[in-house]
Amino acid sequence: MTKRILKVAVGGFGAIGKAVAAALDQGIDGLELVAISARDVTKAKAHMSAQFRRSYDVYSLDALATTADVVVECCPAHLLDQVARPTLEAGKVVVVASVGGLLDAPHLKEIAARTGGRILVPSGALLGLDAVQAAAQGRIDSVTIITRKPPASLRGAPAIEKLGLDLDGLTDPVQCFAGSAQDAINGFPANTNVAVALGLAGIGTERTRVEVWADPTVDRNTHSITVMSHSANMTMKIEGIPSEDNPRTGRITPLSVISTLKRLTAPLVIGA
Ligand SMILES: NC(=O)C1=CN([C@@H]2O[C@H](COP(=O)(O)OP(=O)(O)OC[C@H]3O[C@@H](n4cnc5c(N)ncnc54)[C@H](O)[C@@H]3O)[C@@H](O)[C@H]2O)C=CC1
Ligand SMILES: O=C([O-])CC(=O)C(=O)O
Repeated sequence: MTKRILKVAVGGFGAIGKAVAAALDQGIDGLELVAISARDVTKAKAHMSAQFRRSYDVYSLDALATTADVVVECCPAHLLDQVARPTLEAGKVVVVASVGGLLDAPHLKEIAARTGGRILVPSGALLGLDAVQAAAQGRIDSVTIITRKPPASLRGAPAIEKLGLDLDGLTDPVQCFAGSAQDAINGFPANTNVAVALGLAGIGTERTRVEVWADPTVDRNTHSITVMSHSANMTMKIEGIPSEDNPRTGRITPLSVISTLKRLTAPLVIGA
């Protein structure tokens, strides 16, 4: 019997999309890149012809599901629906990077439940979601995530604009937010997807406590998590190196997406 090859499309060709597509282009057993989506098609084609082994078709976000079994969403969060809805309506798999966007789109889960489609949320820039989900099968008392980012990684966040914070002039850490993961994502849509993923894995985004710090003393996107639960207490910390393409996004995020894709066809799955 021959092994099934899953066709993969990548929706968004930025820090995450380019790295995921590049890995697929290099060749991953059981997976085949069939298409990408990009805002600037000419630039994307030039990038593929300079850096990739071959060039791939460029589709609009809403058409990716017509050509693939699995669609990776890695575009700005407000476009999540354009990628995810047609994929799920077709009963296919969407891998979501813009986790925060899921909070405004409860219909996506309903579509998936009706069609047999699946929404997969990789750990992204975070760690420990497996253990938090295990603990959530019992009682979790509290979940806290403290995010410290180099000021440049917070540039453009609506909450920073609202505070009128001069990120370039910081010499000491400044707390920019304290509240729930549900509220954090509105102020930091490109910085607190991890907090939403943690909330979805554990006790929900309303009860997951979040602090965001602009911290000129760190050069990594640092997330410290504390979980108190009936089964285990957890303290976890990840120091992600910002990617070259987009300092808001850590280098580990596309690697996490690739790991999620590999698990779809792997004969042995660890940490499920
Ligand atoms: N789950 C996690 O741990 C993390 C999630 N993220 C989220 O993942 C998403 C992607 O992140 P990055 O790749 O770093 O962002 P990015 O900004 O580097 O890339 C997004 C790409 O989408 C493209 N795009 C915009 N409009 C488009 C359209 N209409 N059609 C096709 N492409 C379009 C942009 O041109 C850009 O190249 C963001 O929502 C980000 O907040 C980022 C980091 C960690
Ligand atoms: O890369 C990171 O540190 C996490 C991030 O941007 C997000 O969760 O949106």
